[in-house]
Amino acid sequence: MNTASASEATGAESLRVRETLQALYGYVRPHRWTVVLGLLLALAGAAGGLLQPLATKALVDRLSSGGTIAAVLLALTVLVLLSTVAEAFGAYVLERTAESVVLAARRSLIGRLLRLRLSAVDRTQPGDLMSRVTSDTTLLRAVSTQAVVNAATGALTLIAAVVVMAFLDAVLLGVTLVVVLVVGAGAALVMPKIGQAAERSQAAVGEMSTGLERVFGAFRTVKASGAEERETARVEASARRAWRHGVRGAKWEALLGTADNLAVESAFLAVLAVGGARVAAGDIPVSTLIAFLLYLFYLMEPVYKLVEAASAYQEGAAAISRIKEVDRLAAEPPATHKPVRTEVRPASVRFEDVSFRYGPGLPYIHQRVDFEVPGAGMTAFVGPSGAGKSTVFSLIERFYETTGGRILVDGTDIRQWPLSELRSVIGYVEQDAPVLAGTLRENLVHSAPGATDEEVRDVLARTRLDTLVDRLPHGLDTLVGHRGSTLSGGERQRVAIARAVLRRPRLLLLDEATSQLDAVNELALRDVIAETARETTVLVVAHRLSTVTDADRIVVMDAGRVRAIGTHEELVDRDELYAQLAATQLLLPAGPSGR
Ligand SMILES: Nc1ncnc2c1ncn2[C@@H]1O[C@H](COP(=O)(O)OP(=O)(O)OP(=O)(O)O)[C@@H](O)[C@H]1O
Repeated sequence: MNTASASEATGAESLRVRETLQALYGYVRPHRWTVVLGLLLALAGAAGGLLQPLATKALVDRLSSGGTIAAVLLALTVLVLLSTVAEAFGAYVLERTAESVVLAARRSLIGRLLRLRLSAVDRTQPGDLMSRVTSDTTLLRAVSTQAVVNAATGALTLIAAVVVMAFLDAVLLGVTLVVVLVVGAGAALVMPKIGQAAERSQAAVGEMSTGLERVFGAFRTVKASGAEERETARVEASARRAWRHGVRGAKWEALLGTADNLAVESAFLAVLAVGGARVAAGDIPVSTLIAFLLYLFYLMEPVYKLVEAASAYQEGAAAISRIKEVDRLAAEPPATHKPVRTEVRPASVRFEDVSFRYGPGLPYIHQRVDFEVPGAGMTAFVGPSGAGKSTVFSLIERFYETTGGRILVDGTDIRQWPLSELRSVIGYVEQDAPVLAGTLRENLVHSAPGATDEEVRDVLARTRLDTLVDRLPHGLDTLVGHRGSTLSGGERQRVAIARAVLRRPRLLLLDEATSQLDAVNELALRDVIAETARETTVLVVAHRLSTVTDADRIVVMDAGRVRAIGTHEELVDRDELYAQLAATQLLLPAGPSGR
């Protein structure tokens, strides 16, 4: 490594250390007084330990001078008891605080994850994001409290022991310090390797979650493709990588533990040799040597604590860096208040020269898209696949920000709307009509938590879900499985539409929502949508002729541009692409069940 890159690396490293310590302080700050209490209790325990060799020295001195030892023995027993109780209570206080730190980190991560912008989520793996909440946060447990206390008590007791040892015999202290410095140097070399192994191991755990999420996201396809073994091998490879890095970390930790023991034991031999010679020469009494040796063994504890703290810090730093990565992902601002609906009129929508691309360097999906939709009525968007129709909806919902131009809802730029208020006026049915795990009722009232039973019953009848509910073993309280897997495709679509309608939106966005419906249900839903369009602005990405013939206006899109706007009759005559689409694609029902 050349000098420049070495200094760069050191700079990055120290920046990372500062950031990590800042983040760590952020986690510990709300619990600082509890940590201080834990620290004081640990110090009380350590002080008890520190006094024990002195009491032993007094005991030996008394014995050699022929005095009684009962009082010293009693004092020693009380000291042992008190320091044990203080240590045990201190440990409980710290463990409890550690759990609170993990909870706080999880709560903040969960809140953050749900506010992430879609553009950020598009570039990450949900499984990996999940593992940061479930797995990485647990590593904060040790570093946030026990390591802080270990570092503080370790350093303080180390200093206290060194002072007392200096007072006992400076020469023997010199011998000891050489050994302690050797341990320190060895530890400093090994520490980053533990951190590195921990970070790689956590990344592999993230990959494992990503792999599993990928499989369960397309479970039937994986089985139908006979891909179980390949997918198992993929996830197993991540599990093995996590194991490999975990073992590597354990190896360094074990080495550190042994080096630390070995060093103190060699110091013991060195002190015994030098101290023995000094006792023989009459420089120090034998009780001083005994006390010094006891302190030497006592020193093992603070050294061990410092090593433990440093190794917990390395693991914690790896977790903190992964948790902080989530903070760097773009997120939407938190809602400042619950949206209150004062306006009930159907919303108007206007696109003014809107350009958009999903990311820098990616192709433009919208190029100067311009159209106006007055309040109420149904507007259909048609065009070849990939023309940018669904993207219109994503932009209205502000899932993504426009690259140029502006979008107005009710005449106001959507960037001026508080986000939660904007979304509260919109009902949105996605292309694949997702249904969430839970009961049917939970799914229906998901976007309208305040809906009454009466309203739910009404929407069930309108979307023809009432017969399904009657058939289900627990009616509305029947569980629908992961992603609604126990419902049929058409039922899922009807649930998604019912959910959006129940919200009583001022603007309803339907993305090919009827593609899997049979003729009877489609007819019923056409009525629901037509009825909704009387009091709501309905925008629909249409793939069926019936939808476009019902529409008040049709926007024909092609390659990110608006080609033409008009009614079915007007466009059939006027627009070649539309005429072609109407004659081919739109004439055919899009869903397999309708064919
Ligand atoms: N999150 C995304 N990141 C990058 N590109 C995207 C993303 N979503 C969509 N695209 C691209 O944007 C283009 C337009 O997609 P869009 O879903 O708006 O098309 P569409 O007209 O609704 O098509 P279809 O009728 O097939 O649903 C497509 O080429 C697609 O590959």
